[in-house]
Amino acid sequence: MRIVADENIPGLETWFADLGTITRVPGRNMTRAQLADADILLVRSVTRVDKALLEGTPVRFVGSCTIGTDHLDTVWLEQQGIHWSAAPGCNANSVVEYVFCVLAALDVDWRDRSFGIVGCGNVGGSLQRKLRALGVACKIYDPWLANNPDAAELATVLQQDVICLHAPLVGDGAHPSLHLLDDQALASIKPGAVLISAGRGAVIDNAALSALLAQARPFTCVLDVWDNEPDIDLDLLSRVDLGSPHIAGYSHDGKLAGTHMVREALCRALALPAVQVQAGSTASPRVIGTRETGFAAIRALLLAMYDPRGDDQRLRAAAQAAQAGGPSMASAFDQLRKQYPKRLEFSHYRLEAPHLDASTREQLEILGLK
Ligand SMILES: NC(=O)C1=CN([C@@H]2O[C@H](COP(=O)(O)OP(=O)(O)OC[C@H]3O[C@@H](n4cnc5c(N)ncnc54)[C@H](O)[C@@H]3O)[C@@H](O)[C@H]2O)C=CC1
Ligand SMILES: O=C(O)C(=O)[C@H](O)COP(=O)(O)O
Repeated sequence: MRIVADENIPGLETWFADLGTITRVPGRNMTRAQLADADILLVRSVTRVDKALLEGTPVRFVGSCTIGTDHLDTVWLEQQGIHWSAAPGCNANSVVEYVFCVLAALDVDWRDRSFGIVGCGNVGGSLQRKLRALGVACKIYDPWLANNPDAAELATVLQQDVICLHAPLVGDGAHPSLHLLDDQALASIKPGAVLISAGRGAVIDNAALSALLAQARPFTCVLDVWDNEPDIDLDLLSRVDLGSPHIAGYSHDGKLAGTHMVREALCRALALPAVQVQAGSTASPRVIGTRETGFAAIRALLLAMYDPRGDDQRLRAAAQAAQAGGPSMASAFDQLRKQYPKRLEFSHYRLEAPHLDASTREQLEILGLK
């Protein structure tokens, strides 16, 4: 088989080399000509897969090594009989860890805050379960999960202390999420709250957000995802408290799981034998410790595993360089993602801090650190 794949998909050799030849191309600018002989197309979120890209090509399977599917015209693919799959949940844990590390970086003790979660699937649901296990109050807005015990109206969710956006980008249908947080919704967020957006950028009206933040600093604002990526609004970046180049799901584990899941989906779709290679690192755990106690210990440990302020600094440095006539923001945004440092999930670490009390240990365990 001839496989054309986004060059930024890790693990291609491991999971696809046995199936045929692999041609790696930049995902952002993929062309129909590059697919003239392709049987299999493997993408990430930056490739729009639709009639314009695929019509007249022999592609019979499209795999996206991502959770999100808003870049795939799935209706058209199904009409053409082209199999497709994404990788549901592959990097959900990475996003949840990102949320807790953001709060640690902001020195927000989540144990005495209430949470609002918009979109309660693999990411939001996992966050909700961890918060519940930690005894933290939570309200969720998800129109497809009205029976969830924490279900509430969007207006109620936006009144919580920490608001986490994990809805997919949906443009139409009964519950579109495009600009779900418009100027009125944004204005309703209470002073002192923290807003974390890690689903898709356009779930927030970015122009309305920028205008609101320009007038005042009503709440702490953290954006991992942006409208019009990779050419993001530099004024908006200058106004948020933490910004990153769409990397919440970029743990090493999450990325590899995405590739592995697509290989499994391909086997099912084309009735190929299941692959034997398993995802996940076999490296020995990294030992971490702290001399702190209580929340200070939790905070120090989380930031030792992943500190989102590094991503923020790199993004702001790229914006400054772009404004000074250096590489454009769009190319810098993509470069930061391409060269993203290897980030391991908490489960790769082993805690050595015998002085910690049982309650602190239990909280760390709930967060995923053994
Ligand atoms: N920043 C990043 O690096 C990453 C971002 N994502 C984004 O996060 C999204 C969510 O991921 P998962 O939880 O794994 O997806 P999922 O498909 O498991 O869950 C999405 C949930 O959102 C709900 N939903 C749909 N429309 C909604 C609306 N209008 N308002 C509120 N909720 C709505 C659905 O009912 C579902 O329960 C993905 O679609 C993707 O766009 C995912 C991974 C990484
Ligand atoms: O899985 C998703 O959905 C995401 O948002 C990914 O983290 C996006 O990564 P890329 O596909 O844009 O590399």
